[in-house]
Amino acid sequence: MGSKGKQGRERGEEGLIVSHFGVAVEVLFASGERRMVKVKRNSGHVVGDHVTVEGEVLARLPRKTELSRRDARGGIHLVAANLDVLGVVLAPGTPPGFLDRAIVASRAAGLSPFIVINKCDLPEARELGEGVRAVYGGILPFFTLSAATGEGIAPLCAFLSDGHRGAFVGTTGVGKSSLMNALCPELNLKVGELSDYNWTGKHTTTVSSLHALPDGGELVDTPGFRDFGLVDITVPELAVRFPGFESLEAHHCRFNDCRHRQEPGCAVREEMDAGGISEERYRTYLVLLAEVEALEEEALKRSWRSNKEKR
Ligand SMILES: Nc1nc2c(ncn2[C@@H]2O[C@H](COP(=O)(O)OP(=O)(O)OP(=O)(O)O)[C@@H](O)[C@H]2O)c(=O)[nH]1
Ligand SMILES: [Zn+2]
Repeated sequence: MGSKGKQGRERGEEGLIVSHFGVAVEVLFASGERRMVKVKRNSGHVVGDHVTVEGEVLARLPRKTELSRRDARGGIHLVAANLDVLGVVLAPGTPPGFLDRAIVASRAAGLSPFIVINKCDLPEARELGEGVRAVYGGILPFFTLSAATGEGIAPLCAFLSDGHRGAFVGTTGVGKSSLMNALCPELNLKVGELSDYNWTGKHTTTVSSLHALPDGGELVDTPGFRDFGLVDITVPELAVRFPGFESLEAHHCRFNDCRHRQEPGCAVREEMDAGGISEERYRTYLVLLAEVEALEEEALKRSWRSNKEKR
């Protein structure tokens, strides 16, 4: 990215958007200086964007990654740019299938996922952790911890301090705010009061922000993201990025769009017969595949209907 700046095409001082307030962003410059710059409400700038600033004019530099979420009406919103890792947070009660979906969505967005089992001060969480570790422990970075007691936080700090910029996803109540608080003490998020906070109509001031961690690394806190989660995954993404299919170096199936069911020359089925992919993982894949197919079909029908209405 530095080389782009040298082309002289972009003038102004280079900085990083560290907070977004809807109508203004806070930019952090290399000098350490921070400055507020006004933006239009839907200017498309997000936290994590590298920009050049000349007076009140912001120019965005190319993004490495984009993380998006889907709102209650199905609209897609960009949440943050240039993250390299995404922590999928689980606790007792997380619905089955969430972890696989989150991993696939994260990989599809170019972010390396890692797993956090929170609430390990509770026996149910330790049990959950053992089960998850047995399947995913060899595939992804894995942390069992308690945001409440601080147990197990240090290894996660060490991981993030290795130059990573990340965010957390997880269903409501798994402890994402608690975890953010445990990792960046400056933050002081209102744990358990967030839906209240939105409900009272303060949502227009919702701020997303990027925090430097005391030991290194950065975390993005995006209140909206907590409630809604990732965008839907697609069948091709699932077929390539399903956790457990890593032993397939590239896509070696005979058909490019192989869904790994009964297609001839399917590398996934061959790998399963050879013992490289467990039958359990494969069965889980088939269940998720059927779900994603059904969702895609529904979406297709909806768009046909709305096209008909328009005509
Ligand atoms: N026992 C235990 N409870 C925890 C832990 N971490 C969080 N909690 C509790 O779990 C509840 C939810 O925590 P939050 O941090 O608000 O969870 P969240 O994922 O941010 O929730 P949303 O904002 O609704 O998405 C709170 O009552 C916390 O006190 C933990 O490590 N152990
Ligand atoms: Zn296949």
